[in-house]
Amino acid sequence: MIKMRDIIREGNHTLRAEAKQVKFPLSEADQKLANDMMEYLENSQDPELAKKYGLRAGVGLAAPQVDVSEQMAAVLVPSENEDDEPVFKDVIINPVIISHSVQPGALTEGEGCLSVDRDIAGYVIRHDRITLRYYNMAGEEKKIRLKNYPAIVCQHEIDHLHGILFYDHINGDNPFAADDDLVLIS
Ligand SMILES: O=CN(O)C[C@@H](CC1CCCC1)C(=O)N1NCCC[C@H]1C(=O)Nc1ccccn1
Ligand code: NI
Repeated sequence: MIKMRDIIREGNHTLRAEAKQVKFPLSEADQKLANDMMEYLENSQDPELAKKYGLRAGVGLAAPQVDVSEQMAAVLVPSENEDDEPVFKDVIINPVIISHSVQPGALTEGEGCLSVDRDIAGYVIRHDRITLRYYNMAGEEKKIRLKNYPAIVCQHEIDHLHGILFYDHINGDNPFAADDDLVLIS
């Protein structure tokens, strides 16, 4: 199972590298990696398991964060009501944002990252809505539209595949600068 010690932190060059496209059919190693990353998210969102294994709860995990420079990320966005199905759950492979809203969106609380051991305040300016094309573990092409929180999460993960970290999107002069059409997502 993936533990915090397996997650690389700032300073490791893999975090700033352009990850390679994944070939299909998935190798045994890539299948294991995809399953292990999703398992991490599930474990980390279970308070007892998170405590038992010392896991930081996460809604996404990209392969470069476990030092594998490939275009693959697990996403598990839970619903508000824990009894319901997750809002979005899949392993996104070779993802591409094929269109997006002009309107920007940002999490009201800012963002963090399991690979960044410090708090960096400010609005992380992203697209409020995206159309995402990706391949799932079976190699099936998916084309989905996401908005608000799930859209933000997927953009955070896709950034990791291109060596981009959340704070790259924070306005250096005024971290909380917001033009009037910025959608603040809580
Ligand atoms: O690349 C992937 N990462 O770095 C894990 C990040 C991804 C999210 C950050 C902002 C958008 C995507 C992550 O999940 N977090 N960031 C650091 C600590 C908090 C944690 C988090 O938001 N946890 C959470 C939220 C809701 C429900 C359950 N858990
Ligand atoms: Ni991250």
